[in-house]
Amino acid sequence: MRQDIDYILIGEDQIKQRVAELAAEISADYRDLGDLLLVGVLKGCAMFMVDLARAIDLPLAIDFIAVASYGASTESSGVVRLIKDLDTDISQRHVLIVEDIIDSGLTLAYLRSQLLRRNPASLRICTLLNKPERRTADVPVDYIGFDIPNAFVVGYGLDYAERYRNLPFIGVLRPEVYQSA
Ligand SMILES: O=P(O)(O)OC[C@H]1O[C@H](OP(=O)(O)OP(=O)(O)O)[C@H](O)[C@@H]1O
Ligand code: HPA
Ligand SMILES: [Mg+2]
Repeated sequence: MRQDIDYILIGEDQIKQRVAELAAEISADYRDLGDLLLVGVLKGCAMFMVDLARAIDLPLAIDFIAVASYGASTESSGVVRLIKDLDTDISQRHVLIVEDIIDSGLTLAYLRSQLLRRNPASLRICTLLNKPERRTADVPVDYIGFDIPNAFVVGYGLDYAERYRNLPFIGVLRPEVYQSA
């Protein structure tokens, strides 16, 4: 698996430190609201969601929604499919969407418009990674872990064709891996 990685972009310790900083910022911002619902976007959010939730020093609830648009490709299909909806009624709740990466922005633009129709008290977005160069859909992002260059990354939840999610770091995938697929 590691031989498919060109280089490590963000190491394990750097991720840990940034997650702790984001959690501190979120804890301070939501302290007086007394109600926080983290909505993780499966499957990429998995590692980030559990680490972030454990580091937030507030009572909170968690729920998950699943969408997919990449499949076995490094380019968005442009069609975002809802695979699993929330279990929670989010009306009048303070909702924070937790994503692993914002690339084209299509996934979050879709989710944001869907969730806003359900009248949350507030809706913010937290992403570990942001690839600003590739944005085609404009979405407001409230918390960003790292801005990254335009390269296809895997690890810490992020996949290529469902693999590499369990790497403990964020790495750039060797182009041969997806060019020969
Ligand atoms: O900004 P975008 O271009 O829409 O890309 C970002 C989305 O793409 C990935 O999900 P994917 O569809 O691969 O599903 P997964 O989380 O199950 O891997 C990633 O986890 C984000 O949800
Ligand atoms: O760079 C990426 N890596 C993995 N999944 C993704 N989904 C959008 N961009 C990416
Ligand atoms: Mg994916």
